[in-house]
Amino acid sequence: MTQSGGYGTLEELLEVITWAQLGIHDKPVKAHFFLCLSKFVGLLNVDGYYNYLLTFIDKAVEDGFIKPSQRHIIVSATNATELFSKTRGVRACSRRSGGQGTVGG
Ligand SMILES: C/C(=C\CNc1ncnc2c1ncn2[C@@H]1O[C@H](COP(=O)(O)O)[C@@H](O)[C@H]1O)CO
Repeated sequence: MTQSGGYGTLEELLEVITWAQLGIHDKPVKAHFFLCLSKFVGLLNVDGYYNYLLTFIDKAVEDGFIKPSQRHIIVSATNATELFSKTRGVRACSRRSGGQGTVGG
């Protein structure tokens, strides 16, 4: 799960999205700041912080640079409750799941 952030956060967000796209983290992986979800990356879009990024990504889909099926890698919500609800049932990384991943670093 990605919270609001600057260049470092954006870099990590896009990196984990590309890993999902490539199937690299089809299983839980360790990633700082992220709750790693198999095939999904949770985006906590508080106060519409990521609206412009999501709009840009939609344009990239429209222009043919991102496949529509891969648009769905990003699961966004404006609050944590909604985000966890949207991703319910999706296997998540956590220290309890065998230490392969971390929550919040
Ligand atoms: C080599 C890789 C990434 C390099 N970037 C960072 N690696 C570790 N920690 C980082 C990186 N960029 C920023 N940080 C820390 O995260 C916090 C948030 O940064 P932001 O720029 O405000 O989003 C900040 O405290 C930085 O110290 C491989 O992926």
